[in-house]
Order: sequence, then C-alpha cells, then structure tokens
Amino acid sequence: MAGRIEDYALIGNCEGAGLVGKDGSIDWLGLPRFDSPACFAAILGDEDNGFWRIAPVDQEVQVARRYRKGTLVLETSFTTATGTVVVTDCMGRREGHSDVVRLVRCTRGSVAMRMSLSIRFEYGLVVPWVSRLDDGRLSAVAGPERLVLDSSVPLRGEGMRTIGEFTLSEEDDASFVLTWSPSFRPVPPRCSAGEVIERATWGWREWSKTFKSEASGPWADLVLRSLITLKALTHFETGGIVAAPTTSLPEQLGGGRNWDYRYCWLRDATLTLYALVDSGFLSEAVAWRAWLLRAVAGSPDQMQIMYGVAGERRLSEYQLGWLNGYEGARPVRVGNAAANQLQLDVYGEVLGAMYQARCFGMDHDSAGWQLEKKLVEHLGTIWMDPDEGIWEVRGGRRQFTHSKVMAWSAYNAAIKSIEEFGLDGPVDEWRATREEIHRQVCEQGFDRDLNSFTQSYGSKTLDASLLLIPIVGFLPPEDPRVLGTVTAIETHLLQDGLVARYDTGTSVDGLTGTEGTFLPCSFWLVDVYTMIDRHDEAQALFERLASFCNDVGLLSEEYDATAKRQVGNFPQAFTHVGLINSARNLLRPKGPRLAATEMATH
Ligand SMILES: OC[C@H]1O[C@H](O[C@H]2O[C@H](CO)[C@@H](O)[C@H](O)[C@H]2O)[C@H](O)[C@@H](O)[C@@H]1O
Repeated sequence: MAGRIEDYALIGNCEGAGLVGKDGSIDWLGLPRFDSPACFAAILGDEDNGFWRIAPVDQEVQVARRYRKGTLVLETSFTTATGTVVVTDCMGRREGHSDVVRLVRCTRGSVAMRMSLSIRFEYGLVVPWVSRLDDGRLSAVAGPERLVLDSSVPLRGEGMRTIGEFTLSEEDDASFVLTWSPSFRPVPPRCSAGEVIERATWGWREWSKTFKSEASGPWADLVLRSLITLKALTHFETGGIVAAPTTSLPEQLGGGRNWDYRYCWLRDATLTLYALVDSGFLSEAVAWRAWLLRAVAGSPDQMQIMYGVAGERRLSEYQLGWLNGYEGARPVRVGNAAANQLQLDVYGEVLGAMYQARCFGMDHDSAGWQLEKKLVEHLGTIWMDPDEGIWEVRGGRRQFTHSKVMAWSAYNAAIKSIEEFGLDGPVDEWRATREEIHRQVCEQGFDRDLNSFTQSYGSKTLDASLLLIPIVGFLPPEDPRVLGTVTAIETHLLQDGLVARYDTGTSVDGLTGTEGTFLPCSFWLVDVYTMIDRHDEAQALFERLASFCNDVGLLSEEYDATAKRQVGNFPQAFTHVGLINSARNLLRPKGPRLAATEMATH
C-alpha cells in the first residue's frame, strides 16, 4: 500500500526522478525522462504496478531519514531490535543510461534484510521478460525498454518478483544498481554503487556551494532543500523545468482532480527561474532562457502555456484505466489538456523573465527581443479576450482579473526593456495599451460593495491570484483597493488560516469535488503581509507553512488541513518557489523584493 504523500522523498538525476517511501520502497520511478512511462507505479495503484523495496525483515522498525547535506543523496536509517542499517539511495546518469543506486550498510548489530523488486513497464502495466545475463546480472526487457539489476547478494524469482534475503553485520554492506537503457542497444557496463553515490554527493555539493545561507537566515536549510529540489526538476540538457515529477497525486483525497505535472509550464518555470536567479544560480537561467526561445519559436499565435521537457507541443491527455489511483483517487491521467488553453498571464511571466535575464546580463543576441516584440504584438490582439486563467479552469473562459493584470505586466516589462536597454519598439503605443489595461482592470475588476478586486470582471467572488496585484507592482501595497482585497481574501478564502485559490463550489472550474489549499497562495499572503507591515502575521504564517514540510523538507502542491496531510503532486516546484521567496522576503529590510516586483519598479 502506498504511503502518505509526505512519507516520500525525492531521488533524481536531473533527467528522471523517483519517490522513495519511509518503508524503503521506491513506489514511483520515471526513467529515463521525468515524463517517461513509469516502471514503478505502485503509488498510483498497488504493488502489482511495480515497486522496489529494501527494508528489514522485522516489521518493528524505527525509521529516520535525511539527505546528505547539500545533496539529493538520501539516507534512510532503519533500527530494529537487533541493529541498525542505513540505506543510501541516489540516481546517476551515464551516456544513454540512468542508474538507480541503493547501498545498504549495517552500522550496528546485525539486521536481516529483504529486497523485493517488481518491474512493470508502461505505468505498471507491462510485465517484462526477466533473464540472467552471462555476467550474473538480471535483465528485464519489454519492448524498447530494459532494466538491468546488479546485486551483491543472491537473488531468486518468486511469484513474479525478484527477491533477495540477506543478513548484514556491523560494517557489512550490500549494493544494488538498477540501470535503464534502450533494449535495442548493448547492455551497459557495470558501475560501482559506491562510486555513483560519491560522484553524486560531490556534484550536488559543488552545485550547492553557490548558495549564500545568510540571505535566508534561520530558514537557510529549508531554502537550500527547496533550491536543490528545483534543480532536480530541471532537465540537465534541455534546460526545461517540470512542475513536479509525478502525475495524478490527488488534490482531494479520493477525488478526481488528478493531473499530470511532468511538463514545463511557462508560468511555473518562470517563477522557478526567478527563485534560482535571486539565489545566485545563473546557469540554470541561461539554459532555461534558451529552452524558452526554442519552445516558443515560430508563430506567436501558436505559443502554448506549457510544453514537454524538450519543448514538445502535443501533450494529449488520456487516462490509465488499469491504475486504481493514489488511495483510490481516480482517474490517473497522463498528458495535460491545459496545454491547449489560453492563459494570458503567461505573457506577463515570459516577458518579465526576459526582462530580468537582461538585467542579469544574459541577453547576448537580438533573437530574444525580436520574439518578445512579436509576442507583445500578438498580445495586443488578444489581451481583451476571455481566457482560462492562472488556475487553468475547465468550466469555460472568463474575463479573469489576474489575467489582465498580467497582460499589463507583460507590457510593463517590454516597455522597461526599451526604456532601460535602449531597444527598439513602438513604446508610445505600448504605453497607451498598458494604461488602457490598467484603467479597465480598475474599473471592471474592482467591486465597490466588496471593496475588493474580484476573480473576474463583474463577478462577486474572490481569487487568491489577486494577492499578486501588489507583488507584480500593478498597484502599491498601501493602495486602499489592495488593502481591501487582502481583507476580502482573509474573509472569504481563508480555510483554517490557509489561503484557498477560490471557492470550488462556484463551478468556475467545471470540476466536481473540492481540493486542499494551494500552498503557493499562502506564501503570497506572507509576502503581502510583509509589504503592508504586518510582519508578525507574515512570520507566523510562514512558520506554519514551513511546519508542513516533511522530514526531508519537501512540500506538495496543496495541504489538506482537515486530514493534516499533503495532497497533490509532489514535490511541487511552485510551492518550493513560494517558500524560497517568502523566506528571503521576510528578511529584506524594505519588504518583499520578488523578482517580479523588481521588474515593475526597477
Ligand atoms: O485545478 C485544475 C488544474 O490543475 C492543474 O493546474 C495547476 O497546476 C499547474 C502546474 O503547477 C499550475 O501552473 C496551475 O496554475 C494550477 O492551476 C492542472 O495542470 C490543470 O490541467 C487543471 O485544469
């Protein structure tokens, strides 16, 4: 049975990723790429859908976990009545191969262990053909995929699984290397588990050296963990950043709001980029900008709101009927129909990111500006249209207020690029449009009775995205309309002190059921509290949000305050971006300096 979402820890190699449970079971593994059909999918079904557990035979066990400092190398320590073992898990990458490495070391006494492996390619569906290679390794093949298991202990087949039982005494160890490669290529050479672990430890620590802990004060450890998580979700070669490494972990336990997040949203990726750059990690920003220019290249009216890891456009959504879903939450979806939506805010996010790249000296060619001009030109023809908005609603397009605010933000960024970097463009025309959007939002997006901006023009409902109005610099934080909106959101959208995105009962999203509270929204409230000098409330809310992190510092998309459980895809970049930004904003003397704010006031 799958664990609670917060019972999992992330392993990855900046190409693919997996989730390791506290019980020592890898219940999700996408190889070679984040969005590849998983070969372990037990988290979305049961053990027959693939898993790999290494744990003591004794069920009475105490578990403690941590990542090696500054790395994505996981150490799970199991203590039984007879002794302690530490299982070190990590992933490595070789040309054309991905390695999942598990090293078990006994540190005290002696412990009887059991390894149980069930490979099911194609998201838990396909049973592979398992055979022994001449060199003693096990090979599991189905169609184009192959996994090879190298083990230092004897293995046997039992009931469609591979089993290894062994007892380790103090200072003994046992190693396991599971290597993915295409089945039509030669079997990859052996590699040493210890060497892969040491190389991964060194590589992550080299990367982490850039991090300056002072800027994050008391939250430095959590912030670094979040940054490492964002890096782990970034593809080493394409520069694409996925929103999360999982699909269909439910937004409501037992519900149907289950989506595939293993793609690159322009919104999530741009915000991730801001957080990385603000923390000094510039090379990811350079790679992402190049990814972006390739992904959106072509006709501006064909720009999508999300792409595949390498910029693929067709992300057709379908359901995997053979998976029962996480704790029975069905359907399990692959692909994401939101790819074909119109979401005007992405123009604001993309143009803001390009402006910021310029501020950091990353713009070395004119190709970027030519594309931006085309995007603004296109935005000029659509900004007045209804869209699906930041929440990707499936209940029909509306005149979402936040979408218009971000259209304003797109013009604002483009105008600043001209004003500050001497670029060419019809600046007077763009200024006029910026002004027109601002006027329209203030007239049609603000409700005098509620004394608040509203979810869409003329509506009477609230939306957490309106917290971004001061953060992107659309209005100053002390503006009475901003203060009124904060009060209205506190009145209508706080659930047990956490900010809901919107009222799911209004049918705006076209979905049944409800959801947990979307964690980035609560981080936005932390930021706004800081901006309006409500520092104690900002601090208290941040501390509460930080307390939701699991034992290894990870957060999913949402939190179910009633069940007191993390819900939604995990770990979620958007949430970790919120944590990084808010932790840093709490310490800035003049209040938040989100990258987007800098953009508007630079
Ligand atoms: O709630 C309905 C929508 O949920 C997903 O979108 C959410 O996640 C995205 C990725 O983090 C984020 O960019 C977006 O703002 C969120 O609403 C899902 O991808 C959609 O298909 C779904 O309609």
